[in-house]
Amino acid sequence: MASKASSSSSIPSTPLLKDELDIVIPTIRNLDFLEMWRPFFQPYHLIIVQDGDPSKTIKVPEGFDYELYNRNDINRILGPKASCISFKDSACRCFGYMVSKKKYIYTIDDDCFVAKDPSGKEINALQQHIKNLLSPSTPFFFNTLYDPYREGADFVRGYPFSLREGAKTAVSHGLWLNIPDYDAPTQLVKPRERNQRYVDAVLTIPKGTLFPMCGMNLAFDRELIGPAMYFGLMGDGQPIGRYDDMWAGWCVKVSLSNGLNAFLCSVFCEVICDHLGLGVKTGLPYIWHSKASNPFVNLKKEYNGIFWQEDIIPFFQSATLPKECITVQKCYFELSKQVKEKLGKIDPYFNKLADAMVTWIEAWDQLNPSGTATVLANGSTKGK
Ligand SMILES: O=c1ccn([C@@H]2O[C@H](COP(=O)(O)OP(=O)(O)O[C@H]3O[C@@H](CO)[C@H](O)[C@H]3O)[C@@H](O)[C@H]2O)c(=O)[nH]1
Ligand SMILES: [Mn+2]
Repeated sequence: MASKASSSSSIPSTPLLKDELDIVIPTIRNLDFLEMWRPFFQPYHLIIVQDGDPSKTIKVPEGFDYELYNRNDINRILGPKASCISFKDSACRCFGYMVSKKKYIYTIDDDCFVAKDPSGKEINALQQHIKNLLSPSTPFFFNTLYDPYREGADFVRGYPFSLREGAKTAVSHGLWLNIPDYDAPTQLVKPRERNQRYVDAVLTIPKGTLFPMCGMNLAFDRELIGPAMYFGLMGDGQPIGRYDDMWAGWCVKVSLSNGLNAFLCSVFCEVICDHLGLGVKTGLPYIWHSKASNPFVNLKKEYNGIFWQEDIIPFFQSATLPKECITVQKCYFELSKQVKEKLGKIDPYFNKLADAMVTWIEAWDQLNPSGTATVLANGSTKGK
């Protein structure tokens, strides 16, 4: 379609990665929130993962290009492998990552709105995530002036020149104003706490350092790390919830060399990212998180995770991945074996989890037969 010159006669800018990025939204409600995001999201394709009752109709505002999958669709597409996709939990969003055909994914919750920066300007969170993903990370040596690739910043004195090329960025983890992503105990103790602090920084999380990844405002390079972004077995029929994003988050990060001091739900992605020399960034952009979920319901979902994570961290501090694991899939299969061997004794859930990890990768490869590019240790990639 011919692009129309705008009245100001400036060449209409084509949004960055317009045809290379999908926006994945897990939802149980109508998507009126998109009205606020329209200026920023309308050019992009949406993948809506409808959770809960598939007979319910989800209303999507006019003018958006989207595909919508409910539980019946997931079951039809994956058959028995649909067992690895959580039901009645936001973890279902990872089905959207699997069916996408794009290089990049941005996922956002339907209670997250456009935030304003301190100057009062509306934040285009998607464009900031894209900037984060398209610029390198510095996981191997910390730059004290934060993101050296940002306008008006650079590497500081003493930063090794051999490391200034940086690593490919696999994940961009955004933050939230208003309702922070607190666990249930913290929510219960601090029910009125709101995050009003806008920190104008993007940091690379150093190699071998854990971080609790929140799925509310998150972007990643699907070709580099997609198969590791499994949001785990949560929700209906599972003894744990609200550890979906943690699970995926720590799988892209932790360092092979320093051993995995990672919590189960996080270890798989962290392992793989550091193992394969990729970077994870956190900080800008902010969204406005409008609604606190019920802390009592959250406590019921989280309590096993809060308890188990104290047992699980030592397990991951001693786990390692063999150097033959040069693809995300191979890393994931190896991790699932270790989860079964060493964590199955904590609770039978981990045997189910380990099996679900394998099913997830099999389903991923079934829907993405071309497979994920093999990411070499230095982060450069070559197609299969
Ligand atoms: O059963 C469900 C419940 C919700 N959703 C959709 O998932 C997101 C998040 O839901 P909500 O905002 O109600 O919950 P939060 O506690 O704020 O979610 C954050 O906590 C983490 C728990 O996993 C999660 O990563 C964060 O998103 C909304 O879009 C709901 O519509 C669902 O699909 N199924
Ligand atoms: Mn929310």
